[in-house]
Amino acid sequence: MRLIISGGGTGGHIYPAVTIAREVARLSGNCEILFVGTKHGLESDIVPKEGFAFATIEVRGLERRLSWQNIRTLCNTAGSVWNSIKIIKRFKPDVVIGTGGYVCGPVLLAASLLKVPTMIQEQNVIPGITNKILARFVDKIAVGYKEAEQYFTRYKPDQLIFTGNPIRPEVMSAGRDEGQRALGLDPNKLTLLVVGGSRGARSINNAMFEVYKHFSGSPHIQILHVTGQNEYNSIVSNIKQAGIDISSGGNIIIEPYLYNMPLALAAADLGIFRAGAVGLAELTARGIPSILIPYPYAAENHQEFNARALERHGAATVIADKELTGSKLIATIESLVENPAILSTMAEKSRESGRPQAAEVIARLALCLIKLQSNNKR
Ligand SMILES: CC(=O)N[C@H]1[C@@H](OP(=O)(O)OP(=O)(O)OC[C@H]2O[C@@H](n3ccc(=O)[nH]c3=O)[C@H](O)[C@@H]2O)O[C@H](CO)[C@@H](O)[C@@H]1O
Repeated sequence: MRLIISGGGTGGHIYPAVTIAREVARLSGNCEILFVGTKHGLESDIVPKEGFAFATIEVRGLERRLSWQNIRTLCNTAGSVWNSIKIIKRFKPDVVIGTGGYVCGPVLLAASLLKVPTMIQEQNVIPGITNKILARFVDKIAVGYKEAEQYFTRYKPDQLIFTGNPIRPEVMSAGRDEGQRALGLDPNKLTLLVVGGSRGARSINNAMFEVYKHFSGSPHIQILHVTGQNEYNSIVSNIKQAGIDISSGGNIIIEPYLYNMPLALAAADLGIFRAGAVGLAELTARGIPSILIPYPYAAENHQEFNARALERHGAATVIADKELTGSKLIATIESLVENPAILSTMAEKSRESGRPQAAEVIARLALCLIKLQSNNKR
């Protein structure tokens, strides 16, 4: 069988696409996959590393207001739908799946015009604008949160399904010892994994400076902080200037990006995260308790809604970005690590919220769509 998968911009759209594609390939036994993204998004870095054939189209995102720029973007979109049609006619997919990001718009629209079965996967509590528009055209909508259903108002019966968000199988299979070894972590210390989403988070990075100072040399706690590519060099140089020890063998490890995130998750005891939907799906699948600092400028503040859903379930504690300071973060970390009973209840609640089977459910839906199409053709 042949699958086109599209999703782009950030890791939160790309990894679900990679995961679903792999799962469709595993279940079907024989699957040729083409990933369609843009040259500018993070996908142009991640997708070739993941070993997929990669095609690009030129497309820009819409602003959330009426503007000349939007009219120009819509004209360009017509060109990208045409280019997507050409890609689809050449590749002849049996199904086309989109996981969000504006690149999916023209690709899924083109597939729908060509009557190829289509599915979108929405990761967040509040759906992105591309998925909201595409919902009118596609055959299936798989949502990561039950709460997201209310935002798709014009769907047909059987079109909308709550599946949870797909996570890479390695997130579940990675072992704690293996993770600790791979990342140079001490098995006798509690590990804080700090991740500001796939691009890093400036306010978390800033607050972490106090946190390093506070926990530097701690015999009980170690920190693995992923800063994002852009700020890594300046953070490392500030840390060195402040005399904080980040040499190997110390208790603070700083990385710009982790290509082996599943191993880091396997070793983590507490996550300090933004509230990107996929990061949260990974934390909960592993039953990791978390301190969440939602990115306040995410479209329609969707990270706040993602975070609050976990907080309501008792799996996370939320700090508003505007209230985030080093001392607030230190106090919150200490309130948890010094109370193992609270931490372990949060871990249990986190695991309860996880849906590690989501990728398989979504892949099976895609295979059903193909079957339905071939039955209809007979
Ligand atoms: C700023 C913004 O709008 N971010 C959105 C983006 O999140 P964004 O991509 O920042 O974050 P997510 O947490 O959803 O996903 C990140 C993915 O990248 C992986 N990863 C991250 C860092 C790293 O060093 N290595 C690594 O592998 C994570 O394991 C995860 O698989 O898409 C998500 C899903 O639609 C949304 O919920 C987020 O709101």
